[in-house]
Amino acid sequence: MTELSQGSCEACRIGAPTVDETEARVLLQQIPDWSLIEVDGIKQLQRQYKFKNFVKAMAFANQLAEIAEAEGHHPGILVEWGKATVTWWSHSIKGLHRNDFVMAAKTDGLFDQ
Ligand SMILES: C[C@H](O)[C@H](O)[C@H]1CNC2=NC(N)=NC(=O)C2=N1
Repeated sequence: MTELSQGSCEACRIGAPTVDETEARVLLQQIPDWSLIEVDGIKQLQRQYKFKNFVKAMAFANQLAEIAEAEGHHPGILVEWGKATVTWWSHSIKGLHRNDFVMAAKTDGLFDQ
């Protein structure tokens, strides 16, 4: 488990600081399977996880939903046959907060269980 996954997710608030490009690159080194993408001008973290079938992908999504509810921070999740694509960004600040990197690391932790 990486150092990032040990962090706790502070509630997202309008005005919280976004992570700049330099910091993002440093944090990404701790979650190397994630990509930095931009959708409609909003930077986001994305990773696709592979599963043996649809039911296993759906179960992963449901477990991630429980973590998201507990943290009060929610991802985009696209479940397809054999895969789940997870996207983290902070809606409130239309970009990436350090919390998104924490949540990405926690998502990796869930997958690696
Ligand atoms: C009121 C509620 O806590 C907020 O709307 C939370 C819910 N979950 C959230 N999740 C994410 N990813 N970004 C947010 O800004 C966000 N805000």
